[in-house]
Amino acid sequence: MSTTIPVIVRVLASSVSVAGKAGKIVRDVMSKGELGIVEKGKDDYQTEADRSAQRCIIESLSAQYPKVNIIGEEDNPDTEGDISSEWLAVDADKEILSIECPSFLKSVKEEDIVIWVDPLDGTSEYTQGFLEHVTVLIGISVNEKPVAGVIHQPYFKTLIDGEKKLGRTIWGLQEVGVGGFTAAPPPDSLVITTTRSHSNPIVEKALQVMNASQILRVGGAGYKVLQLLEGVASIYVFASPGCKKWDTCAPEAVLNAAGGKLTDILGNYYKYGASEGKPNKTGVLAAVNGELHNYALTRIPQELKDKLASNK
Ligand SMILES: Nc1ncnc2c1ncn2[C@@H]1O[C@H](COP(=O)(O)O)[C@@H](OP(=O)(O)O)[C@H]1O
Ligand SMILES: [Mg+2]
Ligand SMILES: [Mg+2]
Ligand SMILES: [Mg+2]
Repeated sequence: MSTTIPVIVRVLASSVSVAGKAGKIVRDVMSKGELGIVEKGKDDYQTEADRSAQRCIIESLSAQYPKVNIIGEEDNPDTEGDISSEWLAVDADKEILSIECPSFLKSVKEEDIVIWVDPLDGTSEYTQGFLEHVTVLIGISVNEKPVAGVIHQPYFKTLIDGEKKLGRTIWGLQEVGVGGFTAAPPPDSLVITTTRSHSNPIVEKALQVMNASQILRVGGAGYKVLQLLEGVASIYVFASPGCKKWDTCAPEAVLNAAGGKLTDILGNYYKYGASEGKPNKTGVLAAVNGELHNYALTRIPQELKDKLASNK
């Protein structure tokens, strides 16, 4: 591979390839039927698919980019023994490699990059059979900001020449744009997307004040941001500390590249440096454009914002 291609573009191209491989692992674990569920905490599970997909992504990327700081959701992916060489992805997506790198990212070095990996976003939904909600998330940050990201959907179905194909990979790069799907404008009426499996009274209060025509309850931060990008929903509201940096880094990067905005419930951006705390303590507020984001921000009562801010 030519070393004249800037490292950020190579890392994104490798992430697109490895996300597809991780998606295959997610499907394979499900079809074998032994999920190996471990309870990490309240309403917080890990399966064999989370563990294996994380190993595939982190070992593949760190073999190619040893100086990049890679942080994954799962603490104890089975670290014993070598992983199957079948799982090591060393290829890079050709289409991404041909992208013209934005000038402000051309001189980024490996050691300037922090990658946040969520090997399986929407684990609750995965275990309950809502498979289209499941995504693999690889978020690439530089100087604490999410500049590129990959959202892979292992169970997305397409028909190619009459043949069913599973899986699609959406990507975004700041100042370049997005790919892997067809973007659509937001719906005419106000449709909000939110958690399906992690609600609580404050989350519900923040939804009530939106004056929405419809509230969609689906799994995963990745899937909810895809709904924004594809014109299914207008705003993603989650007034709770449950999401972590690996949940929002890739979705935020892709949404930004498409002209959207993701912040906490107070309207502040999260920082994605390696030393940042993992929890997104002040919730998630995302919209497909700044105007809708601002609408939601102004509707959330100060009292509710103060309550979330007291978690900090
Ligand atoms: N109260 C909570 N406890 C643990 N994880 C939470 C949580 N609220 C949200 N999350 C995590 O945030 C992601 C999006 O949540 P949701 O689907 O509810 O919108 C999920 O990621 P994972 O499935 O990768 O763990 C989920 O586990
Ligand atoms: Mg999890
Ligand atoms: Mg997640
Ligand atoms: Mg996860």
